[in-house]
Amino acid sequence: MNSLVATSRNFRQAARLLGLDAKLEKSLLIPFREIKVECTIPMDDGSLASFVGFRVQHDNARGPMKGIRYHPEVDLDEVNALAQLMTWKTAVADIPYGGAKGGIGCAPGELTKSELERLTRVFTQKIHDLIGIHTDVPAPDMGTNAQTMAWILDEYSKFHGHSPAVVTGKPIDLGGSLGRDAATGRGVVFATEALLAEYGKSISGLTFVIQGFGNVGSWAAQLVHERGGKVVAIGDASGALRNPNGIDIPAIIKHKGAGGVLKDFKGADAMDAKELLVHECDVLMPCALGGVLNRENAPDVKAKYIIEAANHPTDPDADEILSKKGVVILPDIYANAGGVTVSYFEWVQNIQGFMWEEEKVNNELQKYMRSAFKTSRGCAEHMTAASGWELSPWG
Ligand SMILES: NC(=O)C1=CN([C@@H]2O[C@H](COP(=O)(O)OP(=O)(O)OC[C@H]3O[C@@H](n4cnc5c(N)ncnc54)[C@H](O)[C@@H]3O)[C@@H](O)[C@H]2O)C=CC1
Ligand SMILES: O=C(O)CCC(=O)C(=O)O
Repeated sequence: MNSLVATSRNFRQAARLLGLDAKLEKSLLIPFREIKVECTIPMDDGSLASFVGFRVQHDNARGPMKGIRYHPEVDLDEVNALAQLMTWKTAVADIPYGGAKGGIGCAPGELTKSELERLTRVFTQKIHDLIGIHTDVPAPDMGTNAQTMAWILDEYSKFHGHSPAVVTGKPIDLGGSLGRDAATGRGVVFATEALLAEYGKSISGLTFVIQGFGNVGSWAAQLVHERGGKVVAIGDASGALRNPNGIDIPAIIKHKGAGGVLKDFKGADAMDAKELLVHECDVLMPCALGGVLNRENAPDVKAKYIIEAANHPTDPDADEILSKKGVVILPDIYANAGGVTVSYFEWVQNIQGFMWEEEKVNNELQKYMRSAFKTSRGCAEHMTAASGWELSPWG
């Protein structure tokens, strides 16, 4: 299902349950501004290549808009859907931000570092007058990282003067926050703990399957492993691996850190990547692409809990099938909100000209995640009672 159709469908359903005025519902669905720009750069071999970049600013009613994704499937609908999700996410996290998302349709793994730098700088030149410390603050998402943010910051600063708070998720030496790199995965784990506690369970002793081993997936896997969870299967774009006794996550991180590819790791058996999401486990964490759980594979999912660490991994058809099966789904706009929450802490530190210790960042993140869980839980209960649903959104 098209990602924008899916996220809008979810929003409409929530709006109706809340009894939102139809005009307000419409106004909240229409983005504040959509930007589409041509980015032509010289490649290392001297040829020219053209890419399309997008920035969708969805809503700024609660504060500055807030990720930038590099992926071949990036298009206006995808960026729109992700921007919309940011608006709901920053509200759920209760941080003073609105929602935005940017993206460039490109395969970052096929570009050299210097080509990526030129592409990022050209994109920034095209959008610099539409972003800003108090208007729209980009951050890393799929295919982008602290280096990408450093290029945006440098290019932006050529036009507007040194402005560290214009991007978050940047390198520590340039004003980045301690703890931001791990924040989304750490937030996912805090969210998982909050959910499991409702069922009298904890991470220790449960089995986990994780799709995606980039920023979010690798940190989530590491923190689950540290807490005694057993990661029995894991996958990324290269393939998937399983080990019923639990995969040695620190060893796989070391293997990848030394330039290895996940599928070549020797401490686990190769498996069909299509089987990953339906592999036997207690907790499934999709940490990669959107729409991976759909009407084709949802009936075969064995997990009891799904933690939406990726943005919109479950399409509405799958949501319905999984809920009917009694699977508990922790939604993306809460589960992965740890990243933007620590982005907010970074922005606050930049504006104050002050740096927090990592312990403070992690403690504050835990407080925000716990508080958002409590509020969302209350809201879900209220809506369940009001709607007369037989199944609570919590299973
Ligand atoms: N980086 C952040 O702070 C946040 C990221 N997210 C979401 O989390 C998800 C992952 O983001 P990051 O970890 O930052 O991206 P990343 O670029 O660091 O890693 C992406 C991972 O997904 C894997 N992947 C790509 N295509 C795949 C496929 N077809 N099958 C299996 N795996 C595949 C890649 O191999 C890689 O391991 C995305 O949905 C993103 O929107 C959400 C909130 C914040
Ligand atoms: O850190 C941020 O501002 C944005 C993180 C992000 O891309 C997301 O939550 O989807």
